[in-house]
Amino acid sequence: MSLLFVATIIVGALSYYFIRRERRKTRVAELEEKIRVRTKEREADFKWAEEESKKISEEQRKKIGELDFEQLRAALQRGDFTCSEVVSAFYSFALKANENTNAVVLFIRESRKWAAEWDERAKKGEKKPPLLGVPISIKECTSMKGFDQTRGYAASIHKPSEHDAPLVAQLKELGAIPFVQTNVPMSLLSYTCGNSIYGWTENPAKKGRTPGGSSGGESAIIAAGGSLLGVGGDVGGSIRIPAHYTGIAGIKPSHRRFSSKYCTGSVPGRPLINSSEGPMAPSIDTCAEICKLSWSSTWQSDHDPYIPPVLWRQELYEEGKKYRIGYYTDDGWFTPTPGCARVVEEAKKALEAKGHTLIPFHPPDVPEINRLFVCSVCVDGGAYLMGLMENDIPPPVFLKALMPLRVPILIQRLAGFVAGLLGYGRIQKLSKAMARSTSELRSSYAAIEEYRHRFIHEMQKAGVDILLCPANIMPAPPHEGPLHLSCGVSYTAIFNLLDFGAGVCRAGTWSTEDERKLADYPTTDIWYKMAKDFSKDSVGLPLGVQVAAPPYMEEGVLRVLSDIEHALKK
Ligand SMILES: CCCCCCCC/C=C\CCCCCCCC(=O)NCC(=O)O
Repeated sequence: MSLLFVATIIVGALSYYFIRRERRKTRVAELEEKIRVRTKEREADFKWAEEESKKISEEQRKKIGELDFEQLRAALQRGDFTCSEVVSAFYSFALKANENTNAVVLFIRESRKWAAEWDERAKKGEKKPPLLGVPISIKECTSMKGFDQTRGYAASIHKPSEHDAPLVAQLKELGAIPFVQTNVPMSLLSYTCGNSIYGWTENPAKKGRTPGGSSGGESAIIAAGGSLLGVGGDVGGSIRIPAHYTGIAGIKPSHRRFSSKYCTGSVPGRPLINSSEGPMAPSIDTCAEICKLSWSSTWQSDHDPYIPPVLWRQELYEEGKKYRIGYYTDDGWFTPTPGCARVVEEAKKALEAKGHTLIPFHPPDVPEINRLFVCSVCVDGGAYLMGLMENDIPPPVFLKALMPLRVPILIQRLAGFVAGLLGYGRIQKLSKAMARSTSELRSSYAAIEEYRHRFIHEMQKAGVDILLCPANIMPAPPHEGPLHLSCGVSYTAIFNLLDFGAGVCRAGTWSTEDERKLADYPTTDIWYKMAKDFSKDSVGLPLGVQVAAPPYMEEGVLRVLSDIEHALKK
């Protein structure tokens, strides 16, 4: 009897195993077929763009290629070029940028039709909108009607959105022409950029390095000259880290200044750590112009009543406006590698020379804040993410990065306890991040709410309105680096947790002196060792700085960044 029982269990277990294996094989074959079809569609798209790009003379293309954002805008307003000529030129700039970066996911073919329609309306003498004919690139996960927002999941191919994201819709009404979708990391919950559908996106400054993520397709195409304006999204640094790694600019406004309706984040249903959409461009002045245009009317709140009707606050952006700025180069969680701290010191001096007052500031309790961030960014201990990944075909390094999430929470804590005994305090800290119960999750949210008030109180006590700090712990690392170093987002993630407006602009370049000083960088735990390793051989890579301020003070952030950019951008 007992033998029969054991045999039944064994046969049952084996059948279960083989059925699951077969199901997985069928699933993988289905997903691979979806990727094959998408690869063909993409190739056809690129051929289409190449043909369309020939609809303009070489001379015209060259002239358009020499213009920056404001010059292009003015030329379109004057009628020096038609919208159709400009999009033709940008198809070729994007194709060229894509050769070295693999930033483009798909071309938006309707851009051709939209350009022709604007040309027609201009011919009829209609009033020209302020962004008439300006081509814009769009991060793949930002909703575009008729296009997929796969987030790198093959399962989401051929499931097009029915809506434009509000920021895209508003920019379109202002005359801009979305013309390409750009690449993201699978899941979006990383600051690298690659997936099994479209591959890895390269940093135009150095092959083998990431342009950052998750808005890495945007930063790469903009830095490589394929686009003058893009739309990204940010939950822990996804606009700001790519801007820092590629030498461009971007701002993540506080959550309720642009609507996030229809924008697909990495983990939906995540209160307190929300996605913020925002502009990315070669210069912070372009980002300021886009914010100003958007917030000069109540368009966002008219289309999404959850957005308060806060208009552009010119008094905060006025040239010559002086601020009291708190600054720090080390947040007490992750000391940045040398160049990333140096550019903050240089930005500090430049701001003082402009008449701002700079005051040292210590953000309170950042290690604990990191734990709270990880807890509330994953919400369910990673179950949602793992469910999607395991039903898909992630690149092997993504699966590796997910490994800690597969370990039962009690074992995570036990391992953390051992790490603590061995002197690895940071690892111990994060091993306690995932919530084991709704009660633990509730207390994390309560702690975040309390921290927000405490942080503002600390700023008031120090008499500062705005903050200046590093954008990230290192210059652009190799592609896989961010997946091994998820804990490296403390400088940006804190401002998502606080829901501050925060932006990045270029402030310098990794130098031979930074490379030399790297020898003295700490190697006290595996994370420091990795940051040191990933920062090696980075001479010539761009470096940015970050500026942040409480909600509805984005105009102040943009003023300070503009002052830094004008003083330091080489
Ligand atoms: C892709 C595999 C990810 C494994 C994740 C393990 C758990 C890590 C926990 C926290 C990671 C924090 C990284 C945050 C990067 C955020 C980048 C961003 O802003 N993404 C946009 C978005 O999430 O929508």
